[in-house]
Amino acid sequence: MNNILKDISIFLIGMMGAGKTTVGHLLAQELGYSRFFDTDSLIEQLAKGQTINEIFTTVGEETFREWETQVLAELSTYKKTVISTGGGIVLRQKNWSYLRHGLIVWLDVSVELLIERLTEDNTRPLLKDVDLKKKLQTLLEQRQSLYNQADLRITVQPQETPEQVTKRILEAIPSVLKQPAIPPSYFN
Ligand SMILES: Nc1ncnc2c1ncn2[C@@H]1O[C@H](COP(=O)(O)OP(=O)(O)O)[C@@H](O)[C@H]1O
Ligand SMILES: O=C(O)C1=C[C@@H](OP(=O)(O)O)[C@@H](O)[C@H](O)C1
Ligand SMILES: [Mg+2]
Repeated sequence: MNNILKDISIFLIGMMGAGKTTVGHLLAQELGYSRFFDTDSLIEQLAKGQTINEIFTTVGEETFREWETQVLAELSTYKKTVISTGGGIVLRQKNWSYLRHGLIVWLDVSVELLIERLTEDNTRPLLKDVDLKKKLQTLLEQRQSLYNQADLRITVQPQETPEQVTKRILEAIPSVLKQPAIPPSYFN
């Protein structure tokens, strides 16, 4: 796999609860990539240990988005790295120029499944004190066409484990990697 990937990095995108953070870890292991980063974790470090909830409360979403772009810009210079992003990374056009440094994989998960995963979760500020189903539907409507610009779309089924999702990503990667215009065998 690494031969085909040529050490390029992988960016996971998708809705909150899609499994980007969970699957990213596993994917890095399976690829033999020594580095895995989660943009939210790095932003929390940048904010001296504040949680994403606290960051939204203290500095607001706009500043969070600014930090998100800064972190992504830095990570985009890395090779051989798996990067799990926050669900809103697709919103800024500028972020796409950084995401395009690697292979972009969209974990596509139905709203029903997202609700199952996020009902008991209070770590996501945008989902606090809202009608969860309505909010997720609205966010997906706003973002779907953006997520769709990924190189690879993995539609996750309800019973699929993170390990199975990881395996499917690995199997699908070769289909989206550009073949060299002139095959290496031509030069033999
Ligand atoms: N394939 C899966 N099957 C069941 N639960 C999952 C799966 N992937 C992730 N989860 C769970 O869903 C929640 C959200 O996962 P997370 O990786 O944080 O998503 P994201 O980073 O995309 O917001 C977590 O509780 C995680 O354990
Ligand atoms: O979708 C979003 O706008 C957000 C997604 C979150 O990350 P996850 O997608 O990992 O939950 C986190 O960046 C923040 O709460 C905002
Ligand atoms: Mg995450």
